[in-house]
Parts: sequence; C-alpha cells; structure tokens
Amino acid sequence: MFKVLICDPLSEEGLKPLRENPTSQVDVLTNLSKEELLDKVGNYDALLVRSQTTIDAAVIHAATRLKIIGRAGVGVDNIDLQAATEQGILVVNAPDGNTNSAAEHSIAMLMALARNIPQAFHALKNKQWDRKSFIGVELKGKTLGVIGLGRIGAEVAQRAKGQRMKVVAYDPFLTLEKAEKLGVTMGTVDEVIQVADFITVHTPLVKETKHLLNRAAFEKMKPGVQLINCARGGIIDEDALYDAIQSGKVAGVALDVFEVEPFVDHKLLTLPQVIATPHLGASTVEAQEVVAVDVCDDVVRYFNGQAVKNPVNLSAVPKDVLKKVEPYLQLGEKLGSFVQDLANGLIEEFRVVYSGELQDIDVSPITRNVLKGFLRSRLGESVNEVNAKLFADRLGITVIEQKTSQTKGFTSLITVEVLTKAEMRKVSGTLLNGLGARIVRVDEFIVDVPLEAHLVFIRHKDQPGAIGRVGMSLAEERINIATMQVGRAERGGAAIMMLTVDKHVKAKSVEKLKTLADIEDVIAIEL
Ligand SMILES: NC(=O)c1ccc[n+]([C@@H]2O[C@H](COP(=O)([O-])OP(=O)(O)OC[C@H]3O[C@@H](n4cnc5c(N)ncnc54)[C@H](O)[C@@H]3O)[C@@H](O)[C@H]2O)c1
Ligand SMILES: O=C(O)CC[C@@H](O)C(=O)O
Repeated sequence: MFKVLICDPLSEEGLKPLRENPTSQVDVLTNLSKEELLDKVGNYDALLVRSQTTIDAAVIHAATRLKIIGRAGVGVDNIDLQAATEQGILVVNAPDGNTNSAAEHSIAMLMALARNIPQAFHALKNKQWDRKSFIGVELKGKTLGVIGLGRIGAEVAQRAKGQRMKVVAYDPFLTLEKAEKLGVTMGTVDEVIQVADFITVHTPLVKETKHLLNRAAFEKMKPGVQLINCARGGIIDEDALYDAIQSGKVAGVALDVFEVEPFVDHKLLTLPQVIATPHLGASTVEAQEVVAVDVCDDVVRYFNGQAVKNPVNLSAVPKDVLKKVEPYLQLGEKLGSFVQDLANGLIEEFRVVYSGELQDIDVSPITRNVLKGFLRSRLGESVNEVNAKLFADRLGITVIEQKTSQTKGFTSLITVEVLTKAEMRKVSGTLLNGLGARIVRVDEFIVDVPLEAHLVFIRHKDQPGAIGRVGMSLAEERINIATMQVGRAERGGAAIMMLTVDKHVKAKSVEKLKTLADIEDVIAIEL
C-alpha cells in the first residue's frame, strides 16, 4: 500500500488511475499551511501538486518516506529539484496536457490586449459608455516576437499566423529544421525584440531566463510595444516593466503569471495598460483532466515497478528502448554491488562497457542501476537510480559508459571496470537464455556463476588440496556450498574459486579461510 498526498486541487476525473488502484490510499488536503505540510508530509510515499504548493528543501527533508513527486502541469519551478534528487525522490510532470489551453489563453490575452476588452468591460460595469478611450490595434500585418518556441510557443506561433501576423522567434535550443517546419523566422533575442509589435514569452523560468526582459531589453524595443507573459513570473522584470509602462515605451501588457504568487495587491495592476488573470493558463476542464491523469498514471507505474513516462530529474527513455533494457536492470545493479566488494581503495574511474544487443541502444538506465548497486554497498540504502550519479559526482568518481562490438560470443555483455589507486577490478555479466543472469568473467578469469545472494570469491595458488581445505573450513562453520567454479590463469599459477553458498559468510569465517595454505584473498559477496 502506498500513500498519496494531494496538496493542490486536481481534477477528480483525473484522479481515477489512483483511486481505482487497490494498492494506493489517496488523501486530498488542499490549503495546508507550510507548518501543516511539514508535519504531514513524512507520512506519504507520493506527493501531487500543481503550481500553488512550494516543495522546497525543508518539505523534502521532512518527507522521509517520499519516493515520488508528481507535478500536474509543466513548470517545476515550485519544486526544489536538487533537494529531491539528492534525497533520491523521483519528480514527474505532465508536460503535454495543458499545452493547448496555455496557447489558447495566450492568444486570448493577445486579442484582449490589442482591443482593450477587459478595460472596456470594466468601464461598462461602472456604467460608462466610453468608445473613444478604447481604440485598439489590428493584429493583421503586425509582428509577433515569440521567445521560447517549445510546445506552447510553437502553438502560439501557429495561431498568430492564422491571425495573419508575421512571427519572429528566439529559442537558442531549437533546431533549424523545426523552425523551418513551423515557418517561423528565427533571430537573436535582440533581433526579435527590436522588430516586434507584440512580444510573448514561453520559456521556463531558469537562471538564463530570469529577467530576460529587463531595463536594457525594454530600451531596444519599439515604442508602443505590447507584451504577454503566460509562462512564468520573473521572465519579465516587473520593476523595469512598471517604469517602461509609465514612460510610455510599453503600451500594454497582459500577464497571467507574476514574480510572487498569489497576491492581493500588485503595483502593476494599478496601471490601466495592464490586464491580468490569476495564473489561469492551464485552467480548463480538459487540461486539468489530462494533467491529473498523466501524473497519477506515472505514480501508479512507479509503484508497479514500471518506467515512468515523464521523469523530470532522470532522462526519459522511449518505451521501445525501455523494453529492451528492463531485463538488464537487475543484472546491472548486482554487477555494481559485486565489483564494489572486489575493489579496494579510492575509486578513480568507473567504467561500464556494453556490447552485443546493448550496443546500439540508450543504456543509461542500466548504468544508473550499476552505479546504484555499487554505491549502495558503500553509502547505504539512500542511494537509488535517481541520485546515484549525483553521489558519484560528489565522490569525484568519473563514470564512463562505453560501447564495443566485442561480444566474446555472448548475445549481450555488461562489463563493469573499477579503477582505484591500488588496482583495476572487473566483472562481466550476461543474461543467458533460460538460465537467467550469470557472472561470466571476474578480472582475467572466465567463470559461469549464477547471481545468487551469497557468494565467496577466493584467489589462491593452483595447488593440490586448496579446494578441499576451503570445503572443510566452510563445513566446520556449517556453511553449505551450492555451486563451485574454479579457474586458473596457468597450471600452478594464480587461480580463483567462485562459490555460491546457502548463507551469509561472516567476517570471522572469511578470516579463517584466509589463514589456509595457498589461499591469498577471500571476499564474501552479498548481492
Ligand atoms: N500560465 C500557465 O498556466 C502555464 C501553463 C502551462 C505552461 N506554462 C509555462 O509555459 C512555459 C512554456 O511551457 P512549454 O510546455 O512550452 O515548455 P517547453 O519546454 O516545451 O518550451 C520551452 C522552450 O523554451 C526554450 N528556452 C529555454 N531556455 C531559453 C532561453 N534562455 N531563451 C529562449 N528560449 C529558451 C526551450 O528551448 C523550449 O523550446 C513554461 O514556463 C511553463 O511552466 C504556464
Ligand atoms: O497548476 C496550474 O494550474 C498552472 C500550471 C502551469 O503553470 C504549468 O506550468 O503547467
């Protein structure tokens, strides 16, 4: 049973995937104060929010059993992603569900702005039949500058072309191919704001976009320019905007989002040139249903052990690729755990080499699992696939993912190599048809060992009696050997034994084995 806390109002229809799931318990507690949230969040495995609730580091630290945060919408700027990732909490969002609604809202704002509709309506409500104060401008033939040509920006651009506007856009991450497909002229941010009669922003709020439209930018704009922000408060510098309106440089502004939300009083709303809505871009029946379904679906998938569709703090992997890598996830984790038990000393480099059928696909989920297995043995259960790479970075471990065509006769092969100051250790594993996961190589020795829970790895001299002495010693400890593999580099030289045993081999038994003649090293491995 997993417990889900829903902190912001979500569409009841959209909650069906969770409500109908027999293993989930859903508590809807909207309007919690920060203190109440801090107090309650520790009881939940999943947390669902829209944009109102701020999930900062304090909330994340209090969320001791939280595994997943679902953001029913696009922007995740109300979630401390760094803190979530560090704590191994997966964050998912619903990036597609409200695109159309937000684009329609942006166009509604553009038209309302051009024709002073809210101001005229307000005057009428105040019993003023005033026609001359509200003369607008046509959109046809005007230039719309779109900053951020992603999902919503692209939809807005298409619709603006329907209004017979010219569209110029700035998006440093857009491929020329996509821009051409959209039939939009691309330019630098300066080129766009210098020629635009209307400017609409559709970027996320990140370091690079914070106050992207600032005092310096306003100076470059055409006199009488009009602006729309249905993306995020803070992309436009509100103080600079206020002054630019007062000076007459900016003729009108439509805002759906603000630097601080919610608010009751805002100095921009004292200006007649400003029209606004209280963050309504995604507020349609349709969008709310889809975003709720999408995040709830991902939460259910997560607790069913399936890959989520919209991860934010993990790279997304297409479904067909995931199907291919899924069988290798556990093998990867066990190989990571195995090599950790082998390797001594400070880790310098961690290399995972893939071959065979894994050579041509995105294997990043497997690498994350290998790292998780490796670091868990060192750092404990708090390491998972979400934060493993972060922990590796912090420890100064260089993680290298490599592909090779050398399959050594296997359909697929994963080799984990760990380079420490003292040595290089490596282990290879594969999935054998019908036989499951096997270790097929340890250092330079070829073996064929099932990935059982309790393993013993022994380095010894290839001398008569060594194997017997090990068997006797373990028998004295009442440890039953299930399988044994031996291998040697050359007759009478270095050799290994790989044992699978029926119970954990304690440190004192390991020490006893080390005292036997011809035994050089003994490592008990728990997978
Ligand atoms: N008002 C609302 O209710 C509402 C609803 C939905 C989305 N949004 C917001 O709208 C924005 C856009 O959402 P989306 O779904 O289109 O996102 P998206 O990720 O599809 O598009 C964002 C685009 O911005 C571009 N971009 C990133 N950094 C940039 C920069 N420095 N300069 C210019 N472009 C840059 C990206 O390349 C991308 O193409 C987000 O901020 C989102 O939170 C608001
Ligand atoms: O929760 C909302 O209604 C706002 C959503 C919107 O800002 C988003 O980024 O998806």
